[in-house]
Amino acid sequence: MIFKPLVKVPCAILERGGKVLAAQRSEGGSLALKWEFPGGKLEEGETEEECLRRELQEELSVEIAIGDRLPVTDRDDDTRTIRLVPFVCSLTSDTIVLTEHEQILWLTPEELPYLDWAEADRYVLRDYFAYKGIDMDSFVP
Ligand SMILES: Nc1nc2c([nH]c(=O)n2[C@@H]2O[C@H](COP(=O)(O)OP(=O)(O)OP(=O)(O)O)[C@@H](O)[C@H]2O)c(=O)[nH]1
Repeated sequence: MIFKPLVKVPCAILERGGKVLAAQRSEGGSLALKWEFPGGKLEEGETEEECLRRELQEELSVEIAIGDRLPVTDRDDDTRTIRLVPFVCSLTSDTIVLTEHEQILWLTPEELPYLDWAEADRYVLRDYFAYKGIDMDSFVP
């Protein structure tokens, strides 16, 4: 059994007017051009909520209200286990300014599964649909 360091990554499922924000990773880095929920790695001494507020400020220049915490999803790569910690959130500021992502889209829940998501996010999506009481199998081919 090999133990890898656990990296917690709080991420935001941002809701607005029945839509959800999806963010496309930039071309250069890891998981290039895959879609994800904005967020990032927890730093030493931070709570999950503090991390999420910091990351959303850094990546989208927004303030958020943080709601329910959904189940975590773990993904192993060669050197570490990434633990996605999703929170359902809303915006409390108006203007979004992208600093890291290629683009963002506001999509209805039904549209979300058609993006090319980072692998672990498929599980986050499934948990989000369960949370919303939406039957994903009724519309995903
Ligand atoms: N923010 C975010 N990260 C995700 C999601 N899904 C997923 O696998 N990740 C992974 O979780 C890590 C988050 O790290 P980060 O956002 O601070 O950024 P990074 O690109 O500098 O990370 P890396 O270069 O170490 O991979 C990345 O490895 C990213 O690929 C997601 O939905 N949101």
